[in-house]
Amino acid sequence: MPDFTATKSRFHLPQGVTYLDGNSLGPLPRAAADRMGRVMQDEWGEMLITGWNKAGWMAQPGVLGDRIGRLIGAEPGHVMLGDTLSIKVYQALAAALSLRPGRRVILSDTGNFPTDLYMAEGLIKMLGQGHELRCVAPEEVEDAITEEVAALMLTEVDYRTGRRHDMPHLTQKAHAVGALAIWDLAHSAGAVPVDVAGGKADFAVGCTYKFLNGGPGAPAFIYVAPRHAEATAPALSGWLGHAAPFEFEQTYRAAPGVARMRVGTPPVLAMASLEAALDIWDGVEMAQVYARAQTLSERFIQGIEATCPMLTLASPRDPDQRGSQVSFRFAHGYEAMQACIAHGVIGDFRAPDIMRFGITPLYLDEGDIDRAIEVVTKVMVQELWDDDTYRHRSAVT
Ligand SMILES: Cc1ncc(COP(=O)(O)O)c(C=O)c1O
Ligand SMILES: Nc1c(O)cccc1C(=O)C[C@H](N)C(=O)O
Repeated sequence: MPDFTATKSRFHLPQGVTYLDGNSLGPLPRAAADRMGRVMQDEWGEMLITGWNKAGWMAQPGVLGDRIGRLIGAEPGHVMLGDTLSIKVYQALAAALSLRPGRRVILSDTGNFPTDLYMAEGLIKMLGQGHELRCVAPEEVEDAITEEVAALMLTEVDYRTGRRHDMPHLTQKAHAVGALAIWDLAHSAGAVPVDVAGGKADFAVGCTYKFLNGGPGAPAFIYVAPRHAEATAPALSGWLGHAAPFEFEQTYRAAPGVARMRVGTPPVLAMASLEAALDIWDGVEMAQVYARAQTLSERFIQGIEATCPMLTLASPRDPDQRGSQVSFRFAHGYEAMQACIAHGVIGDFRAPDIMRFGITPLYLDEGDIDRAIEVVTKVMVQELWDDDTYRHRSAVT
């Protein structure tokens, strides 16, 4: 079992705050500021443009991609970092559609995160070939996998409820009808054990600012299965995905393998902070993190259900069906979450009525869970949320 006291000590956690929102933005790794400072001063400051070679900036998207690859069960050399997750969704979907030219349906579910669906809508318009985005309820996905489907595009762990799809099973169903499977691992990477290679995912994408703790705006990642690596036509044919970027050729030639999913200049400073965050994952096995998350989640659910009958569990009761978050429904969830935050417990709210709590064992322990139960109970039982201060909605929730 990893030493979770040691991993916790590697994060800066503000005094008086219990942080259960690492499923949206992970906290600051203590080493990140120093690492970023060193990249700024010793590399950018001293090396100037030679840093691209001398400090290895240009290779970082693949190097860090492999470190993330270990956490999602990818074969080495098949994960690339860069851009935002929305962009990576677009690239993966465009690649999948180009591999299934005779089919017109993109199958997703109504629980998917909106940007994935918006990117699909935009791509469909851009292609102008009559594709259809078909969204069904999460539990109806399996039956909706038909021979019309070109690409199954799902987020493994539902951002609102934490419900987890059976990735290998649905992927196998997709393959059985000749479709490809794209998995958004935003709420899986660093949260649950994932095996993209074993589960035969065709494409996978994810972000690094949630459970991986890379920092706000940290770059996204994309996995392309080795069997597709040389066959995918990049929709975003940027110069750094070219086979020979510094030949400055007139026309595009795709780089070998997943390198063709690079687009433009990598975010060197953001990668420095992500690198410090990934150091904490070294030697940590996902199965152990998930087992610990299940223990902490059970403790949280039991504690809240014992004291807060007005909250209804929105996450699956079976721990194996959940990601690494626990959600409850409450009609005044927004105000209640604001009141929890004002009393030192940070979770978040997702419309229309979900109070969401991220369970992140790298820096949360039983004491944090018990304190969160205590504060949520106080807010709910004493109806502290019923106060005008908590009704004003912020732009970002
Ligand atoms: C499943 C999922 N996909 C995509 C995104 C967003 O992607 P981006 O990093 O482009 O903002 C999120 C969260 O913001 C998400 O939860
Ligand atoms: N990416 C975010 C952002 O830029 C601002 C605020 C929140 C986010 C999030 O990550 C939201 C998150 N995907 C969610 O599950 O709700």
